[in-house]
Amino acid sequence: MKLQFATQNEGKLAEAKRVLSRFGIDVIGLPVDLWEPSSGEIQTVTMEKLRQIRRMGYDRVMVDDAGIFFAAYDHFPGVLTKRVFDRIGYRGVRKLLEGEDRTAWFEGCIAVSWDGRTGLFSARTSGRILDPIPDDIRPEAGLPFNPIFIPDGETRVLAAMTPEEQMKHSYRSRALEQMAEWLLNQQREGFHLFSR
Ligand SMILES: O=P(O)(O)OP(=O)(O)OP(=O)(O)OC[C@H]1O[C@@H](n2cnc3c(O)ncnc32)[C@H](O)[C@@H]1O
Repeated sequence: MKLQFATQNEGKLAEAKRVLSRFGIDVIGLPVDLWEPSSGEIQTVTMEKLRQIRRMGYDRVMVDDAGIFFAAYDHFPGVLTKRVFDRIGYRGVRKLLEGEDRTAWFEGCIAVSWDGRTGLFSARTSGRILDPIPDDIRPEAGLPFNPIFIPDGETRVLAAMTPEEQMKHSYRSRALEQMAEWLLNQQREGFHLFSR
């Protein structure tokens, strides 16, 4: 089964390929630039991305939106994660969280269009931001919070873990697994209709 993934984020694409290959789903990257609203919930932004990719004529396609939330700041940066990080970097995050509650969580959502049907899957991972944030930190491709995020129950940041360990803590992997189950069900149902 082939599924397109409309994203420009290499980290997201690599994770989706890794997780979905276990379900026999072959992920093909579709590096299109989708406009994102600057307020609202992650789910709302995800559905907006799906609406745009459908309007471009694509089906059998998924989109993903994700963000990090700091307990010290109400709903921030959330849907603005990429825009905020691109401007303030680790130096800004360090200043923002100095002396503040380091509790944080990732929230992610995946929306898929399959033969015109829509599936929406959300998940979250709770943890805390590394304290202090070192000066010489290097961002991972597309996933800059991995080197400074420690999931609950762990002492190491995500970037220090193997892909298998990371997957255990990944909200994206959980959402992808839910989506894979849903897709396989869609296929089974389609097959029954066809063979009736
Ligand atoms: O093309 P798209 O899929 O939109 O890719 P993007 O990078 O613009 O993705 P988002 O709009 O969802 O931005 C979310 C940002 O949150 C960060 N992020 C998302 N998921 C992450 C993860 O699992 N680990 C670390 N950082 C993450 C990273 O900075 C992303 O660029």
